[in-house]
Amino acid sequence: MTTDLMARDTDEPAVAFHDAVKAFGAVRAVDGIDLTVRRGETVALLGRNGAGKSTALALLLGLDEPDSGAVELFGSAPDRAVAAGRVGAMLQEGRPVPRVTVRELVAFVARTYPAPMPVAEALALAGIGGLADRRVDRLSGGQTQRVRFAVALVGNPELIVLDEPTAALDVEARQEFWDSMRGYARRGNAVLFSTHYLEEADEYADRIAVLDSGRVVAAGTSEELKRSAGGHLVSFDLAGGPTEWLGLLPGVTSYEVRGDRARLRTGDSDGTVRALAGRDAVRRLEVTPVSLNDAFLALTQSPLTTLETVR
Ligand SMILES: Nc1ncnc2c1ncn2[C@@H]1O[C@H](COP(=O)(O)OP(=O)(O)OP(=O)(O)O)[C@@H](O)[C@H]1O
Repeated sequence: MTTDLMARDTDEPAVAFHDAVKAFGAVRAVDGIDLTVRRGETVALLGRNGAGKSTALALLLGLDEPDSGAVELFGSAPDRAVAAGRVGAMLQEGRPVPRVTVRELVAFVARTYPAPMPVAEALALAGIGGLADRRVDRLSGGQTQRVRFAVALVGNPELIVLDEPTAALDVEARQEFWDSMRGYARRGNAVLFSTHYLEEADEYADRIAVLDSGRVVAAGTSEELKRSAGGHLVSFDLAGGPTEWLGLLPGVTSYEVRGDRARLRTGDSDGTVRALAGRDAVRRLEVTPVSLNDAFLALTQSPLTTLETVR
């Protein structure tokens, strides 16, 4: 107990993965992850289906053990931090318990924690104060998700871990959910959430870790990710000309040709445009900053053809 209290005063990060590996047979679901989440920080784990997000979160919560490397919460083993009530989690599974009310369910969970917050406060933070007397098995998907959020919050954790918390929510419910989450983060708590949604990572995380095939392929603010994926897209009409030279232009890191339109990803848009002008290849020229979507696609080695989705 004394050690736990002391740990609260140190600068240990909330979450630390040290070269963590977890394989299922031949699949290295988590393949050497190094990642830190500081106290008070909100971090998104962004990746496609099967990137390893859920496995990483399972290691983090002590639900599974790494084959090698280590995962620490507040400087100690995950199960210790979980048992001390310092971590709240909202995972993908979980059906509502039949018949009990929202208040009864959250109060029940509160009693399992050493220092819970008042039930009314957890309900208010999760934005469901008005649903306290409703049965949990008679709520909409969005309301159920918020009940699960209240359950994760009521232990008054310093870190909350959310595995795709807004999957299956409509746009409005998603917005409301994140407003609640921000209220919790503003109290100085750490949040780690996984998501497929670039916009969500961009809007709600202080930092984003992009996961691909079990590895963190990039981590930083959304601005840093955009920069690291090559600053701009330059597009123009080829007018039937050849294409071999496109990849040789200054700054160009990749390109694609669709129909008669060439799209170049470049880290030096001025240099690229000057070179194009020198070749008189500026028909319908457009220069746009790389979106987070482009950055994500570049980082996860998606085929260049998917650049077509870019506006
Ligand atoms: N218990 C398991 N047994 C075998 N393979 C597993 C197991 N759990 C995960 N995997 C495999 O590990 C890889 C990573 O899965 P994981 O669920 O961590 O990805 P994810 O990024 O969370 O995906 P999603 O976004 O679809 O939830 C996948 O190839 C998956 O099939």
